[in-house]
Amino acid sequence: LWCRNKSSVSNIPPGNQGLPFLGETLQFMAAINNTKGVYEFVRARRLQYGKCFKTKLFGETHVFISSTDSAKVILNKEGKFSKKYMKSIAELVGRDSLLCAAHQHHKLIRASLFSLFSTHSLSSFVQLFDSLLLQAITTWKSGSVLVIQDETLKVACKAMCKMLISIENGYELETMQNEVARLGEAMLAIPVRLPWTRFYKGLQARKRIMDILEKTINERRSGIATSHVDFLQQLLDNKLHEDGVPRLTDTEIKDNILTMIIAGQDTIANAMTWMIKFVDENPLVFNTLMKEQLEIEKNGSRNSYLTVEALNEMPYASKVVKEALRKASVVQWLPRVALEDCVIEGYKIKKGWNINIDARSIHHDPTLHNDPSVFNPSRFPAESKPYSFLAFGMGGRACLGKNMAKAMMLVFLHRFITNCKWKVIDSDSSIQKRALFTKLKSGYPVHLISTRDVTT
Ligand code: HEM
Repeated sequence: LWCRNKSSVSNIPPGNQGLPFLGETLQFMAAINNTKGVYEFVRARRLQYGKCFKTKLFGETHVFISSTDSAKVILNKEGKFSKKYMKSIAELVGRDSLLCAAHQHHKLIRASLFSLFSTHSLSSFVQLFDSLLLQAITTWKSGSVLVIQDETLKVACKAMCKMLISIENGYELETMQNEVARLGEAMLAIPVRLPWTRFYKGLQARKRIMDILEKTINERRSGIATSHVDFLQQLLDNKLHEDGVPRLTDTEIKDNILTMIIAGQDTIANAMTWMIKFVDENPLVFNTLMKEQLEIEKNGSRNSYLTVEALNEMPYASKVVKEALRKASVVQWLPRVALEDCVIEGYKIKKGWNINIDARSIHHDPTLHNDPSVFNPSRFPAESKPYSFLAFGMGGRACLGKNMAKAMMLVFLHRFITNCKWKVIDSDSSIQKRALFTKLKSGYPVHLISTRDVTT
């Protein structure tokens, strides 16, 4: 009886409530540990029940919604739908992270962080990322095997750590990357604090990162480390405070630097890896892209770093980036919680229920995108219906780093296809188990046939 679909009687969303208390947690955990990826859990129920269905995970009710009209309402009514992550994620990123902060608190933190993502910092960041990528390319040897996921993660980690806290030392960078990886692995773990659990190891990694950040802050305050131009220093100087934006506490600063380190690494590395896979599998796209990118090179990128202006001269590459983000849907759903009883898609939703906007399903909806399984960058801008592209979310909680992310993807695309010739070793599309973001299990290894000398 527990498992029966009760939608017809009470007009609540259809779905399987599963076992008492556990609900469908076991099925969800099985999907997390499967190479089809955790989204398979959602996809199967979306097919069975339609655009709005209900399930029970970790003792809580979760509703998944894949309609653009509902997405618009939910993502814009922050007073009615607040952001909410699973307990494990919330504990790992910290209570003061803007990812988890409730409405008013979130507004204050976002106001402080927003200024860090100015046009000026985007320009400096593009140059920084380009220089780090070119450095990396000089170490890639013809004839060797390159795992795209690993290489993009290393460069993204370097770029983020330099921009946020000016870490440049190789050992410190590696430590940070390893700790962030451990933390990432714990994100979808059952929140049990026993020493051998993934969750516990993630918490330990968080503690070590917090210690590094605390030490850095203390050194700067005591004058041991000076003259840094990075996000951390801007938050410590807090010029915004003079304009009436409240000063962030040290805990808020630490939680949010950590949040940005996490937010800007795996997501971007995964997105770049999928992008290269899609481009590689579509020779027509590759040829059109190459033509455009060789023009950019002719205009000077061979001997100088890329600029935001140069990136703006890449209309086709920009569509490739957008299409890769749509098709890969690295962040698969956007989690919210209903702050009051309401009606969505004609169904009663109770206060306290988790509402997940199913971005992946929206990105693959044939009524919004023609032949959604086809990688077709030219579908844009014609297929830009409102709320049909949610790779970075929308509204007051949309991704703060989206311009940075798009710029990194363009820089990577340009340098990779103009400097390297490669042959794919493993084109398998299986998904990495236990990954929070959609990630290729193989990491996408390629055999480098040749790399050009880079002269900038
Ligand atoms: C391809 C790469 C990226 C993707 C796909 C991505 C996607 C997203 C998504 C879907 C959200 C949540 C939106 C919501 O729940 O409504 C988000 C939030 C966020 N992202 Fe990104 N992101 C990427 C890269 C970055 C980068 C490079 C940064 C820079 C540090 C960044 C910083 C953030 C922050 C700070 C938030 C929280 C915003 C808030 O809650 O106000 N992201 N991102």
